[in-house]
Amino acid sequence: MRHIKTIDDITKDGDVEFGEGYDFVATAEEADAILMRSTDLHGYDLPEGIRAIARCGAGVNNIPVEEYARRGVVVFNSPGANSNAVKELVLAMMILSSRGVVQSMNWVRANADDPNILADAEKAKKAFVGRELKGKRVGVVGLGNVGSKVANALVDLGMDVYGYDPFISVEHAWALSQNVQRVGTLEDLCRGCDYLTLHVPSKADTKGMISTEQLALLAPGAVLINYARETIIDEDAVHAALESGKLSWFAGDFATPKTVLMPNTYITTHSGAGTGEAEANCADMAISELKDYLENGNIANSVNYPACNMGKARAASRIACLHANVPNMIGQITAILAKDNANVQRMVNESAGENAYTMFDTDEHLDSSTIEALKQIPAIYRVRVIK
Ligand SMILES: NC(=O)C1=CN([C@@H]2O[C@H](COP(=O)(O)OP(=O)(O)OC[C@H]3O[C@@H](n4cnc5c(N)ncnc54)[C@H](O)[C@@H]3O)[C@@H](O)[C@H]2O)C=CC1
Ligand SMILES: O=C(O)C(=O)COP(=O)(O)O
Repeated sequence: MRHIKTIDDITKDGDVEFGEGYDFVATAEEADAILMRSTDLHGYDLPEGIRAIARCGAGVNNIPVEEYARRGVVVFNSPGANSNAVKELVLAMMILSSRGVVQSMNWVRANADDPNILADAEKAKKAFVGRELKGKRVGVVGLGNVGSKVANALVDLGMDVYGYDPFISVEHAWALSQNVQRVGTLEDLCRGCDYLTLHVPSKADTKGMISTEQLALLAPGAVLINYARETIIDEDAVHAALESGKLSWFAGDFATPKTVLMPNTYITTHSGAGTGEAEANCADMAISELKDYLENGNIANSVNYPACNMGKARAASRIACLHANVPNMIGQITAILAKDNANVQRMVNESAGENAYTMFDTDEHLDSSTIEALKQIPAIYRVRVIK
């Protein structure tokens, strides 16, 4: 039996199914793996027994992924699984920020006992006149799973769409409409934009990337949308731009002590991924990643270890070594296997950044002393006897 600890509400109705051979445990100390969403694990006392963590969602800034890699803990996310939900809410926010929809509905509620409301509404409506998205210039920062979908949808709405992403993947470049015009710098993107929407991860080079300088380049009365992370914007600069009228509206998903005090804002409760469909998609992807890792050692969609797939574990034994990406690891591993006279059927070695993964199948079970010797190789973080 393998044990799973869930952190956060994975789905609204609590539906999370791993199937046979798995159960849910109350504490991480009892668990082999963690399934989670947005809880911040920085400073969390992660028990030694945890071998993997799957984040149902895209952003992993809430998890110390490099520290966990050095402890031999593979961290997964579920790329793209909630991106349609975010896209739809971003489109809604762009429309709500452009038309007096909320203000108009509030007027109707406030005047519900007016017996002439139908006629009075006709007089009131001029206060809620807005502008259309069609023909306006929009900049999309980050063209990954969410940004590429947002950009394509905005093309379909007739906008003049520009995109900036120096690290765009081949897959997302292919998925992008040819009507999305790519620009080489953030400043060129911002220049003259009526709308700017942010879809980059929270990391060192995106922290505060939208500040006074970038906001100054936007068209007067521009709308800023941030459904990425609160760290991407310089909140004081956004507040000042709203006060001065440089920004007409700001819509964001992060209710920070500063955003909630800004004028002309719609701030939601980190609800970008808040649909039943997105929750189910994320859970399905994360669960299958965890199961394949726990049962077969295969890695897909990890953010701190390379992808590796050797199919189902069918040989007598399968061993996985999680280690630093340094020279001579295979040499050291095979030297130990040679001493045990172990016949390796198949071996795969993959690396990603500072971390690497070596997995092999052998004809017979290895001696416990051989496993112990593997663990003693200095750059090895963890050895897993999968089978
Ligand atoms: N509000 C919500 O509920 C949700 C928020 N998010 C946030 O949105 C972010 C993006 O999500 P996805 O599109 O699914 O992730 P993704 O990983 O598919 O796309 C991120 C894109 O940003 C680009 N990028 C990275 N650094 C950049 C930089 N300095 N300048 C420009 N582009 C840069 C990457 O090349 C990549 O194409 C997530 O990291 C997360 O923080 C994601 C899903 C739900
Ligand atoms: O996927 C992401 O990055 C998100 O921000 C979604 O967060 P959530 O799982 O809804 O708490």
